[in-house]
Amino acid sequence: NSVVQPLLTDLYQVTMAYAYWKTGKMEDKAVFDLFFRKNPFRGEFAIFAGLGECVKFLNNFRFSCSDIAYLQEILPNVDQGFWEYLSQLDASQVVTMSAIPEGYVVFPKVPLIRLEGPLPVIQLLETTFLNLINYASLVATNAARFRITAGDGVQLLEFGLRRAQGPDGGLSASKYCYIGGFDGTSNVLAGKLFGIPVRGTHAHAFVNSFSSLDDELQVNPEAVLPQQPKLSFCQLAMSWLTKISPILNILEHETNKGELKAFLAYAYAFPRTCLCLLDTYSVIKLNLNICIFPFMDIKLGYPIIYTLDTQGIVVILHSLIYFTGLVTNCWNTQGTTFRVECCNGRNNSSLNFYTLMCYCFPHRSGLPNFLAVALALNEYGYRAIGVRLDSGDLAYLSRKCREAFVLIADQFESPWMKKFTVVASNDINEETLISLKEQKHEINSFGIGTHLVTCQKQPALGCVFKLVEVNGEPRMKLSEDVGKINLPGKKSVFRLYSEDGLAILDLIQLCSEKPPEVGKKILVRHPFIESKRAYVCPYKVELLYRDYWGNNGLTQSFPSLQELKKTASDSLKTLRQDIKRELNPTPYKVSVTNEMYNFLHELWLKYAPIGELS
Ligand SMILES: Nc1ncnc2c1ncn2[C@@H]1O[C@H](COP(=O)(O)OP(=O)(O)OP(=O)(O)O)[C@@H](O)[C@H]1O
Ligand SMILES: O=P(O)(O)OC[C@H]1O[C@H](OP(=O)(O)OP(=O)(O)O)[C@H](O)[C@@H]1O
Ligand SMILES: O=C(O)c1cccnc1
Ligand SMILES: [Mg+2]
Repeated sequence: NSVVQPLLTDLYQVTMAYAYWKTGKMEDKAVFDLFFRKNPFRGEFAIFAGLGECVKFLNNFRFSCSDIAYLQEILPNVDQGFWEYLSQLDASQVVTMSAIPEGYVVFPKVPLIRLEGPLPVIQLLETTFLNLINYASLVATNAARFRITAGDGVQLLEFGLRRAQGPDGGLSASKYCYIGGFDGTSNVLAGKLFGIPVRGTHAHAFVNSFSSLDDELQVNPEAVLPQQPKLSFCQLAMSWLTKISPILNILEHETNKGELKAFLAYAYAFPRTCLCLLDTYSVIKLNLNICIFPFMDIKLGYPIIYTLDTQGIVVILHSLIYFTGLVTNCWNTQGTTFRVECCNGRNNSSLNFYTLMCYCFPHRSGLPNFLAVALALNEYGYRAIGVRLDSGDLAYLSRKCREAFVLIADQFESPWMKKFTVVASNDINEETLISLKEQKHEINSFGIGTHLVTCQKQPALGCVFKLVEVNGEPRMKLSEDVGKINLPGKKSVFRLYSEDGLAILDLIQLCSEKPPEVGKKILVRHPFIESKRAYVCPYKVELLYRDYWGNNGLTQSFPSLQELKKTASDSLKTLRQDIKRELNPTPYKVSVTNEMYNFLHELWLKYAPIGELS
């Protein structure tokens, strides 16, 4: 990413670097920790992401001549020697970096990255590192939460590019949502750059662009067919529509023929992967109960006519009042309710009424149109894929679609139709996913954009970058708020596991301490609350840090996106279910050793001034 370069930083990093240089601190050996203090999304875990980009940044960390020229322009009173120092800076010789592997589940206060090197150099890395880690980890965590909520049985597609925070936000979202548990993206550039599977359907504009049915499409059969269809593709679809209409309880003429043409055109272009967006006009017909309200509309002097749709929602059909003939007709049935859904010519008066309704609201029924096209396509040897729903009650409509698939499949001995994919989109968030599950949806794939990529529930992860040691001396930033105090010194982190493979806790200790041992009981402590302590006898001990950058640059090859995705999924499996649940999750324990506890508290007392009360 060409935007990631040394000047992608805050000015104060450069001014501090100069002041360090000017005061002879450029060889001071510093240790910095990068960590966050609070889990995002009211959850109890995060997924660590963005590390690979930090490594790339270190690899390319050099101020160019034009960078130096620009800095000279904005900082005119700086000594020439500093610019010479900056222009020969290179992270490869002087910086070392240890970190938790990218994709791991991580927790507050645990240093995710530990950087060591000359004070001004590490200082110059702060903003860029935070920028690379914060959004990546936040959006990967968001994706992981959507995955946990949706379950493993559904496909999750990231549809967020159009709503993302600029081009880089969009690309990063696609990349890190994939690591966090999404199956694919609609973002074509992300597919090209990162090898993420790209997927997509079609938009409402495509349906809207067709207004009538003509008969121009000649589909080439998939294989040599035993019997070539006698009708054209459009005629076939129309004949199927005639056959399925009574089964679906609709009138053939009430489906929108522009929409039918759009589906035919899409099927013609993609006979093997035809997936149609059903809700441009209406997914299924309204199951109408037409009533004449026993009141006159005072202004117009006509009765008010209303309908109840299948969900019991009252739709007032004001437009009907203009059909005087109709109103006269129904005036006689004033106050009564009559169903017109099964009116296939059997009841003339209600048929007139209903036909007129169709005239008022003629654009219905994406579902019958799709089924007609799928059945026509089948006659050429192709199987359609399914449908997308992008508005309305997604649980209800998905169930209705599935019912119709099964009904038609049984009727025409086409069992493959039962398995049509239902894709749902439209402003979906974690809560919607939970609710849809409770409502027993029949959705196979969710297309999720806005809430996922903008992380609407929490738009930033508060990773910070703190100095913890200079020339072997621990450093500590104090705060009134205990949660904001950072753990001083150069530290190691171990993850302790129980016999069932689940993580028990993360243990932070000083690098000088002996690592915990398998099968050996150790005392672990809450870093700040004295009374909170426990003994643990780990079944497995994992040193969380790996060396990513040594004195000669990169120390190991970096995993592929696919591997990072697997790491995240495996790491999440080591977390207890109650830690991952959406509502009131249990906090995961982050502990310190007894030695670390004493070290921290002695230093705390040393740094905290004793006040005087008067
Ligand atoms: N069964 C359901 N349970 C809970 N939430 C749902 C369900 N179906 C859809 N939703 C969500 O409800 C919201 C409906 O949005 P909105 O009110 O804009 O409806 P819409 O169908 O898009 O309407 P319009 O067609 O007017 O745009 C969306 O966020 C959608 O994800
Ligand atoms: O709702 P989100 O979670 O952000 O998911 C992405 C949305 O983007 C598209 O809508 P848009 O109205 O932009 O275009 P469309 O014509 O394809 O629906 C799509 O239909 C989704 O509704
Ligand atoms: O392919 C789709 O259906 C899609 C892609 C991006 C946004 N909304 C929908
Ligand atoms: Mg939409």
